[in-house]
This record gives sequence, structure tokens and C-alpha cells, in this order.
Amino acid sequence: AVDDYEELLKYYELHETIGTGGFAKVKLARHLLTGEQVAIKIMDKLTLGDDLPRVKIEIEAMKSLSHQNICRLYHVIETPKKIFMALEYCPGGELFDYIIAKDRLAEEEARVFFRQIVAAIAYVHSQGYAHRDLKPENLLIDAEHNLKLIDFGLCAKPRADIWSMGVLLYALLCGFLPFDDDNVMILYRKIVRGKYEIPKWLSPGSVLLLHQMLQVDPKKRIMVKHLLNHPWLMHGDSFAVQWQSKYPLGHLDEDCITELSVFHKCSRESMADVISEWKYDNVSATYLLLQSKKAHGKPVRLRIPSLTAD
Ligand SMILES: CN(C)C[C@H]1CC[C@H](N2C(=O)NCc3cnc4ccc(-c5cc(Cl)c(O)c(Cl)c5)cc4c32)CC1
Repeated sequence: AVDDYEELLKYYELHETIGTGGFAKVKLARHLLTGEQVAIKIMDKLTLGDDLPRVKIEIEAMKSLSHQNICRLYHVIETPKKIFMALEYCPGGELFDYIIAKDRLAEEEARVFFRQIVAAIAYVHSQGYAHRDLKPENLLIDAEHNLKLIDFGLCAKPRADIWSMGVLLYALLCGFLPFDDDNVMILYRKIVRGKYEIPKWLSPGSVLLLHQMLQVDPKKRIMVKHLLNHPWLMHGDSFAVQWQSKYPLGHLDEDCITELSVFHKCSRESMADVISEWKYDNVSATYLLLQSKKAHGKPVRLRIPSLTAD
């Protein structure tokens, strides 16, 4: 249905499909005003069926999550038949494929990635959410080799992510899962039994941390706040994990407001008021993509629409 794409094509140039999620297709696109690449997650409401509430949950959660290790939502467009989400593009693909390609990661590289995962989860929990679907497929690698958490379709208010982070750390360090089986009942029994293989290459520090995270009894598991300055994460001269967001929603960037207010021929105050409404329309997308350009050392400049008509 071309008319469903009419609104999207006002603001983006669509390119090839770069991936498929469970009930979504993800296409590469370019935001016309800023020239920045984005990933457009395209969902058909009819085929979504009972999964529609899950998409609404993901959208509401992502609107309030602004963090350097969480895939940023820029724009939401809903038409009679489709839902489009313009998201931060991550050219490095899935962490899952990265681990497979390298067989397993050295402890130093695993530590750098795991600190980013702990920062993302500490931030998500500070906003009152739990991701609840943490796995290597849901962590993408951006252009600067940083991790970005995606797929908040299962997130909810309670907190339940520590054990999953233990499985993630095990996968980073070992290249395979601590509990695995094709038969789901056998897998379930392995999980509740809580016993897993400890390969010879694991350091004593990592064995201890895994033990503290993979406790079957939730009450015995380490808490996120104790992870932030855990000896394994602080190994060497590293400092505690800085989990706070570098881009809090409440703080607006002056340069981006200036460029937008000049472009829209309005005052900086009224531009700041419009941005602060966070409608996740093209104003939100343009502001966030200008902020991203600035963070990557690119000029905070918009393109004149007539020149983008080519
Ligand atoms: C669980 N897996 C199978 C799902 C796949 C879906 C395609 C993904 N993908 C690529 O395949 N190539 C490159 C690529 C680049 N930038 C992306 C940015 C955002 C998302 C994204 C974000 C959210 Cl929040 C979300 O919910 C979903 Cl489904 C996708 C995917 C990207 C991507 C990788 C994970």
C-alpha cells in the first residue's frame, strides 16, 4: 500500500532491507534534512495481530530511554496499516555474529563490552524498566564499536535482568551458552539446576562473577548496584561503570536548537518548547539526528529541502 509510505517518504529516502526481526522488517534509510543514516523498523498492523500491544510497549519504553548504550528511537509514524520506527543505525550488526566470528572474546574486550551492558541495564532499571529479553542478538555494534541495546518488546516495570546478564557474560567469554539444549524441557532442567561448564581459559575473577550472577535463587544473585564497582569490572585501573545517560532528555543542546530555530524561522525559546514536547515526529527526529551528528564531530547543519529533491 504505497499510501502507507507517503508520510515516511516525506522525511526519508528508503534503501535496502538490512534485517528482519520476528514480526518486523528493518530497512536502511537516509533522513533527508540531516543526511544521517537510520534504520527503519517496519511493521504491518494486520500481521502483528496479538503482537500489537508488545510494539506499543516497546515504543512507549524507548520514548523515555535516552542513553549512549541504547538504540535511540528518533521517529514514530503510524498509518492505517503500518507502524514505522526510525531508529539509530548500527553498522556493526549483532553482537551474536561478532562473537561467533571471533569464536570467543579475550577477557579485556569482553570487559569493555560488559561494562556497556551493565551501564545500559543500570540506566534502564533507573527508569523503572526491565528489558527481560537480554541476549547477544539484541545487542548491536555501532560505527564506533560501542554496544546498543535493542528490542524492548518484552520490557516491563519489574526488574529481572541480572541472570540474563550472567548468560551474556558467559557467552562473551566462552563463545557458547552456559545452558543449552534443543529439547526445551532438558534446557529448563539445566537452568533450574544451575550447573554449567567452566572452560579452562576462564580467569578466577570471571568464574566468581559468573557464579554471583547465575545464582538460581534470585535473592542470592548480585545486584546491579554492586556490579557497577565489582572487582572484575574494575580490573586494572578501570573506574566504576559510569551508567548515567550522556544525553538526558531534560537537557537540550544549544547548537541543535539554534540550527533548528534558524531553519524554521522561529525563536530559540519556541523551538526549545516544541522539541521538549517529544512528539517523536520529524522535529524530534531532526533534533536527535543533529545531536548525533554533533556527537560524531560532524557539522550541526540542516540541508535546504530543495537541494534534497534530487
Ligand atoms: C533479534 N534480531 C534477529 C533482530 C534483528 C533485526 C535487524 C537488525 N539489524 C540488522 O540485521 N542489520 C543491521 C542493523 C543496523 N541497525 C539496526 C538498528 C536498529 C535495529 C532494531 C532496533 C530495534 Cl529497537 C528493534 O526492535 C529491532 Cl527488531 C531492530 C536493527 C538494526 C540492524 C539486527 C537485529
